[in-house]
Amino acid sequence: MATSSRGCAPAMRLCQRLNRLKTLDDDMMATSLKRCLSTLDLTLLGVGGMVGSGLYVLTGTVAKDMVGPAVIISFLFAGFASLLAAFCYAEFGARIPKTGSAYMFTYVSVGEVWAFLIGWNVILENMIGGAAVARAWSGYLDSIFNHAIKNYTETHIMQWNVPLLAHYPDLLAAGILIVASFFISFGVQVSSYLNHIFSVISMAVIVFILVFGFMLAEPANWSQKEGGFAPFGLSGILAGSATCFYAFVGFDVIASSSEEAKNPQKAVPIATAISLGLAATAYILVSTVLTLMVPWHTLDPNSALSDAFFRRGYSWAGVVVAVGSICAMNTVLLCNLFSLPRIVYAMAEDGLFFSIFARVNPVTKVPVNAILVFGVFMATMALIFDLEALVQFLSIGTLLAYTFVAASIIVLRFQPEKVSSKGTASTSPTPNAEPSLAHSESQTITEDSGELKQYESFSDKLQLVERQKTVERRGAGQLKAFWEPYLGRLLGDCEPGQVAAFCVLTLIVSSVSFCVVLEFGNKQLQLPVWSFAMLLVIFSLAYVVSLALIWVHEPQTNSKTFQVPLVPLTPGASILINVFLMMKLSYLTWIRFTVWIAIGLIVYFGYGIWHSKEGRRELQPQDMAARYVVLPSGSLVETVQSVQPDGHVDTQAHRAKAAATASAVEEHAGNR
Ligand SMILES: NC(=[NH2+])NCCC[C@H](N)C(=O)O
Repeated sequence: MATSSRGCAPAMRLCQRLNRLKTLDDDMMATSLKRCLSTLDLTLLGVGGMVGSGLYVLTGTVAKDMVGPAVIISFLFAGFASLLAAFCYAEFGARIPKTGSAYMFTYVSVGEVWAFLIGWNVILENMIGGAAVARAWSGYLDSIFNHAIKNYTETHIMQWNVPLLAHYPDLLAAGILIVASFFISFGVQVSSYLNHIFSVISMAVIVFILVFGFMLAEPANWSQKEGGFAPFGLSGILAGSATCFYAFVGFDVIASSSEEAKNPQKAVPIATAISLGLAATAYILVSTVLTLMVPWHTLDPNSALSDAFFRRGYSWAGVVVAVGSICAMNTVLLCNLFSLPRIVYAMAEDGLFFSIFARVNPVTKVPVNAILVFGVFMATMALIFDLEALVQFLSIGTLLAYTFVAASIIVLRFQPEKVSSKGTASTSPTPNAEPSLAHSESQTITEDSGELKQYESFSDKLQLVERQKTVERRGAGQLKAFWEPYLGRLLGDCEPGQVAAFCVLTLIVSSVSFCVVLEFGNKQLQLPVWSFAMLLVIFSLAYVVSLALIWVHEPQTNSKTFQVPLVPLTPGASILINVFLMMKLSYLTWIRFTVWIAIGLIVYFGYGIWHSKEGRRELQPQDMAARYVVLPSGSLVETVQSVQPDGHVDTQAHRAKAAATASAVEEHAGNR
């Protein structure tokens, strides 16, 4: 047994390293950035990040090619799916007001390597997103000038014909990105100020479109003569929802800026709710107006709104629309350039990414290196790539991030609440590192000799652990009292939080399997009807059972900040919907995604895992060993060192490290 455990030790240690969690400081509000954003600022950032090409382009294309006037329903569905995710972002943003959004949330609840990969994907998603918007921007301007810019560049500067690359270098798009990065690096106030200006203009234009558009509305355009309200039926509406989902991407900029918010606990949830509500209202009303103004099948997919006004005889209104769309794209661009460097900064701060990006300029209080370097990257992409080919990529990063954030919410909610040294409840680290007390004898390592000794009297340690247990708020993650008689024998032995963590995994796996069968079962996999139906039943049962098993456990209840309602139902539904939407993406997207993940893993194993601050905190063996006792069962218990002078037990600080120490101690025992 000794040899086998020694053989597994390195693999286990690696696993523990990959899954280590971020330890949060007691003072969550401490930051080297500048806390100066109000609720209004955050709300406008959210609106600015969301409302862009979705309003000016998607409404027209989706209505014409996929759904008809029922595009309203598609936006409603997409908005609902985004709302589920937004709930999770709002809870986390308020609870952990640190920049990095999805990356940070995954790091504190799921594990390091997952967090890294999520961050890595969000970075790419933001780079492509920003570059694509810049290209759309320059394309729009170009079309106003009858393609003079394009023609000039092609004849006087250069042009090439390489697949995947654009036909000509889009100097204007690259220029816009460089200028915008420059402004962003002046500090968060400048960015927020610019965003205010453009958002306000954009919102005024939307109000104009609505008022004027409703005056021109003709209900006959929804009539049976024109094909009716939903000419493509339910399947059209669903396909449209998957596309409309993109219109709601961007609210995560609020969570990204929570480290710069004055009062994040209140401001983040409020701003998320208001901005999502405003964006949904805008999308739904504008598509109503649009399909009422002209018959949906005659819409011009490129510039539906201005064309509709033009055809009704108001060509000047087209100019107003053009101004609005430029301002809206500006805000999306600013928000992309705003959140990307902050995620990079968060990763660099934790040591998972190159440390030069963690440097904050002392005057402007923003991560200037990250802003400028990634601004140049984005500009280069906008300059040379054909982004049409890459745009599909956008959704995969977003959907993956939403899925992990939803999973993190469940994991965190069913974790035992810890009492920190200050006596406040806080988020807690790994569930599987919970010490448990099984026997009344133990072994310990003494600091001086480094040797294992039989620990004679365990009773005082027992007392200590008992005390620690009463200091911890009990309940969260344990079986609800009502279910104890029914499920107690089955689940009673599990550590608090363990069942929930495991069930989240089965929840994701069953969602993926269900959606794969649903999507490919009939066509690609050619399953016979009975096995198709049976698999669907099995996977949906697995999904429902996992949800139920999570639900029979006590959730954390005493949070003072916003909490997602109906956990685990809300995040569970969010996971299912996101996975479903991911299956709608083309296989080319999946191939690119795999390549990007592979590069990410190289960066992580080449750099991140070695420089992780969490890892360094862990690796102080003598110090660590002295803090723990190992019970013969293999579980760990903290020793006297973690009791504070005032009698408090510092349970938060070292729990996450227990796992790492376990293997160190195990090997020690093996060598002996
Ligand atoms: N992170 C991003 N990819 N942001 C792009 C957001 C696009 C925005 N929702 C729009 O409709 O234009």
